[in-house]
Amino acid sequence: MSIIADTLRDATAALVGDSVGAQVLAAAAATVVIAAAARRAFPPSPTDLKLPPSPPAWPFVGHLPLLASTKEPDKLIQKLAHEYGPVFSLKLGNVDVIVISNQELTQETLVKRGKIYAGRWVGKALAIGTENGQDLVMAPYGERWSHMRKIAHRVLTPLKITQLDARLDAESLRFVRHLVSTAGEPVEVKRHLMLYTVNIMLAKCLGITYDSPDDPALRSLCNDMLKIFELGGVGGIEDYYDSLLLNWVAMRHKRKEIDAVFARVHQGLVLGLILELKARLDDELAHGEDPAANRNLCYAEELLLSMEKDELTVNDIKQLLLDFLFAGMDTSAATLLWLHAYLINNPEHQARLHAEVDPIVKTHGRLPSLDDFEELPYTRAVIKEVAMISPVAPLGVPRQTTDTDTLAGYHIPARAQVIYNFVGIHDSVYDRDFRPDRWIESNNLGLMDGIFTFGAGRRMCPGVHLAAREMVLLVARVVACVQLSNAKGDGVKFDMTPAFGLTVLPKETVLVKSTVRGKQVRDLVEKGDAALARATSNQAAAK
Ligand code: HEM
Repeated sequence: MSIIADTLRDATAALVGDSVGAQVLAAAAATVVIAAAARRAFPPSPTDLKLPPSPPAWPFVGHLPLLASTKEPDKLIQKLAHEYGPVFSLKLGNVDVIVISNQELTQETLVKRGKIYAGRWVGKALAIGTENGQDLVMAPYGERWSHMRKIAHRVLTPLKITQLDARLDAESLRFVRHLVSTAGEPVEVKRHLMLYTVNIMLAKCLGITYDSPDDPALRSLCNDMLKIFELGGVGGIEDYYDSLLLNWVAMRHKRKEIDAVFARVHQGLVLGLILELKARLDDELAHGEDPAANRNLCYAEELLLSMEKDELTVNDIKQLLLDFLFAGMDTSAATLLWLHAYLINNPEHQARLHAEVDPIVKTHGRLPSLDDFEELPYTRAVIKEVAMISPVAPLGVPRQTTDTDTLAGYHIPARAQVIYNFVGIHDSVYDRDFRPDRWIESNNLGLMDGIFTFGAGRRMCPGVHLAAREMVLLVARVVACVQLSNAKGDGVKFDMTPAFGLTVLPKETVLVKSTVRGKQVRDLVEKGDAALARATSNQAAAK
């Protein structure tokens, strides 16, 4: 639901006509009157449990017009949570939607009764891209999901993730090198943060990277991925009614676009690269060579080598890697973007970060690295605070109930869509002051504990360790090398109003100006170019 607003607006307009006007209002009013009379005539038995409270609904379309009336569904959900409490329900066409907005009920449902809430709600358009949930993110809860999840865990364990450190090293260096070389000039950091996270995911998944955010192939890939989110992540009218006709009408245009992206990205780039890697591995094995002895294998290669033992097909590998690419690019980049804006608006936090990293540079004569991870508590606390206060996917990835349940005295139907309102959940535990020290005081620096930005329970984000490492390294290096300020002028604050989208970003474009923090770091960045060259040659060897 985090991403359904636009389509709902169009869909509702199509359904009820351009003006949601007098006729619909009259029908709604009549329905309310009839329902009230029916309630008086047939009062519910005291043992009948009701659905959680809900705002007044339209006949037939339920709350679709309510959602369609806003461009900011996350704010609407906040407002409704204030009015209707920590669990409320909506009716979207034929689908029951349950919204949960406090920590207690989140723990209760995702952890204690995890199995009932472990399904995933998938719209019809997204089902095409994932070939009906053949991936991990959108897989229905069950054996296949469990199998894919085990494999994802195996390649994303904290220990395994350290094998990616050389790539993170090179890519973070590429990012700070850009800030240092453009010191004093305005830089739109979002594009460079995307290059950072995309390159990390592409290098590890498929063994390729791009040199510039302006590379046409990279731009086309990012556009295609955004298109998939836009078309597939957004629930459409076809998802809320079981109607073949409606499905056909609504999907006619979407289908063409989805098929085109599917052909370019899924079957073209990703499958194409996997098959190239497979041919190369087969050749090496046929010549008695050990591929792992020659180079760091990427995930595609690792999984191709173990596919028989793991009972995976080439298509399974493709779907899993597409998940990693989709789930791991925009999320980490968006969190880092918020972080830049927070640091610029709060120079006192930037100063504390400088104080944390400067001794590393001075004592060891090098830039901070992932070996320093444990010695960077304030850096980790700032990242966790940003992830808590400004979750980039504030309504998470919708779940679906696998069975009926009773929650807080209400009936929860099976196959209901369940939304977790992360901002409301965090507000039920923490104040909204930007106060990273809270995580140090409570000795709770792990991104998995005490916040819900990465979900919780059985389907919690398995990429959290990778996200933590890529964010810590980038932030430590940025603050070691440059002082960040707003390109519009020193001391000018960014407008931190969130703009709802595929991921929630600051409404204002974050244009950053950097000032290099001395000759030593400038020299280190230049010297560090060797690391970038090494990583690139490693990759070339892998091709
Ligand atoms: C700041 C970065 C990230 C954020 C905020 C984030 C957030 C989330 C959220 C909210 C979910 C849904 C969890 C739930 O239903 O309880 C999720 C699932 C998932 N994420 Fe992430 N994620 C991030 C980075 C990553 C990375 C780097 C990867 C991959 C390497 C990744 C892979 C996945 C996968 C595969 C799932 C589906 C898990 C399942 O359904 O079993 N994520 N993520």
